[in-house]
Amino acid sequence: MHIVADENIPLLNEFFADFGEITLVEGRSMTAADVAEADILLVRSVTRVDAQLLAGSKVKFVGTATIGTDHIDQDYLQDAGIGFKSAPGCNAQAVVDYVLSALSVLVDERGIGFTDVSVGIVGVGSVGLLLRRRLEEMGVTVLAVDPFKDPEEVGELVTLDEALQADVVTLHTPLTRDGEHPTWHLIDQQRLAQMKPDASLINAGRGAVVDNAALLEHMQNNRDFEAILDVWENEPELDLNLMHRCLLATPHIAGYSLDGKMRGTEYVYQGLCEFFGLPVRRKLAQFLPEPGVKRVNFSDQVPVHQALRTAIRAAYEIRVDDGVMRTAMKRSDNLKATFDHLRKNYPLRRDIPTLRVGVPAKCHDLHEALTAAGFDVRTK
Ligand SMILES: NC(=O)c1ccc[n+]([C@@H]2O[C@H](COP(=O)([O-])OP(=O)(O)OC[C@H]3O[C@@H](n4cnc5c(N)ncnc54)[C@H](O)[C@@H]3O)[C@@H](O)[C@H]2O)c1
Ligand SMILES: O=C(O)[C@H](O)[C@H](O)COP(=O)(O)O
Repeated sequence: MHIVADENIPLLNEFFADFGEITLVEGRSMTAADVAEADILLVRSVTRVDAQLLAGSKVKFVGTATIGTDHIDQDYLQDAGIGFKSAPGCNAQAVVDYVLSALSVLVDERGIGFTDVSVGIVGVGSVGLLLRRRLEEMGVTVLAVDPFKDPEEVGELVTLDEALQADVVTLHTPLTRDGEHPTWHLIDQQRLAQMKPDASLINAGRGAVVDNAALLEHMQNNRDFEAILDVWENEPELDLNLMHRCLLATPHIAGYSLDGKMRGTEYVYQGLCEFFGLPVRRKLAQFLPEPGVKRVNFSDQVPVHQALRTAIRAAYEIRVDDGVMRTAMKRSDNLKATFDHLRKNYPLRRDIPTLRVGVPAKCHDLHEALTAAGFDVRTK
């Protein structure tokens, strides 16, 4: 069989070489000519997969190594009898780590602790629910909203109006344009006006869930309002004025841990095996390397809040990604290419649970707080 794959999918040979020859293609510029002779198409979020790409091709199966599926015309795939698999939850942990790192910066800016803020979570799926569990175990007040979920499964839910009253609102919905509760421009001028004037908005879902022009205008009129954006309306195009006004800005890398990306490949491989009725022979654990940073130790002298933010930032330091993006954009004469270059050349990062943290046996509060945040805590 012939596989055409986005060149940015990791472990392609390790997982898929047994299926046939693999041709690598640049995802964003993939054309119908690239896929015409393919039996299997493997993409990431930057390839629009629809009739225009696939009509007349031999493709029997499409896999996307991503959580998001707004780039896939699933109705077309179904009508055309083409198999499909995405990678639900593959990088949920990485996005949670991103939000925890962002929160650590926000609370530092305000000279307060994690438990002094309330967090509104919009969308309580893989990412939102994991985030909710971590935050609540850390003692943070969560106001969660999800019109499609049952509180018996995801915990107490509030209305969007109520969630928007939180100190920090973080968005984890898919991008949808129709249905009962579409998310396109869910956060618009009116909703921004409902938020506290000194609130913070985090978007690590999809750019167009926020009306970016309205957000910039809102921040120009409310100097204490902060935004942390990983995703941008119309990316890889970017409104530089919006980026400059953001407290933290990153190039759609919230889910880009090595674990998250490789897990995405594994989930698609499993879907492909199922589709062709073949046994699953490969497992991610065969290929994941040892973490670069393996252990952080704390003494009994460190306050819990300080240990938490140190450990979170040892695992993932959002300010580095923010700094790299600002510098690259400042020097760039092609913003779209720079945005994609930053993503393609993203440095190695591991999920929080891969970091072992040593704490003295008598420091029960410290043990509890770090465990709540997801670390592999050991007493020493
Ligand atoms: N920035 C990144 O790198 C990155 C990484 C992973 C995922 N994502 C994005 O984050 C989104 C969420 O990821 P997930 O794994 O949690 O997806 P998910 O499908 O598991 O959960 C999404 C949740 O949003 C809810 N939802 C839908 N419409 C809503 C609305 N109008 N209001 C409130 N809730 C609504 C759904 O009911 C669902 O529970 C993905 O669709 C993807 O687009 C971004
Ligand atoms: O939906 C997802 O899983 C994420 O947004 C993913 O990290 C996007 O990465 P990309 O496919 O653009 O490389």
